[in-house]
Amino acid sequence: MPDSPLKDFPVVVAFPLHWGEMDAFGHANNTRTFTWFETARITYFARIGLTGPSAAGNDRMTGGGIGPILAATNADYLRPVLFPTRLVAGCRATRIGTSSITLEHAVAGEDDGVLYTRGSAVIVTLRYATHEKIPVPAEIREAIEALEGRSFSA
Ligand SMILES: CC(C)(COP(=O)(O)OP(=O)(O)OC[C@H]1O[C@@H](n2cnc3c(N)ncnc32)[C@H](O)[C@@H]1OP(=O)(O)O)[C@@H](O)C(=O)NCCC(=O)NCCSC(=O)c1cc(O)c2ccccc2c1O
Repeated sequence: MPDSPLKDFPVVVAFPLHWGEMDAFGHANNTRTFTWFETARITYFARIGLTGPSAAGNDRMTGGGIGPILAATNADYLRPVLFPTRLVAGCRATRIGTSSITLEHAVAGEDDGVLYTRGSAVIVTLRYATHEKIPVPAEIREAIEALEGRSFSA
């Protein structure tokens, strides 16, 4: 939808609210939000080619066992999510630091554009073999800038 709160997010994933995601109070349980954020975030990282070094992905851009690791995440719950509905989860980068990438997350109704949840996450680029943080590789910065359609200051 054109006026969706997620219209400026380069990665948006759609999915239904599952019956089993509601808790005893009849709304989606807060913990589900972090899985929805994660689904959008993993999709974003697949798009920029930083999915390794786990067995789930290919370390195809950076080589050398470099991968992302989640340092922080948070959520603001704006409205309760009620069954039945279809949702969209968005992810975009807001900052590229020295060894970190800050992401914005949002979850909205797919059909009505209601914004349910906002949040953020900080991902650190890590050499997994030694658990050392490393500067965000240049090719990852370039991939983010290409996906976002803008440059990020250092
Ligand atoms: C994460 C750590 C490796 C950080 O190590 P260290 O403490 O040495 O780092 P610094 O303190 O120097 O910070 C480096 C860098 O990050 C920024 N930062 C760190 N913490 C925060 C924070 N709380 N808030 C904001 N920013 C933070 C800091 O400002 C620095 O930025 P620069 O740009 O200036 O360099 C270490 O702490 C660690 O190993 N922690 C444990 C991590 C962990 O176990 N996470 C949970 C498992 S990982 C995971 O679940 C996961 C989920 C996903 O959905 C992913 C999706 C996509 C990719 C990866 C995912 C993922 O790993």
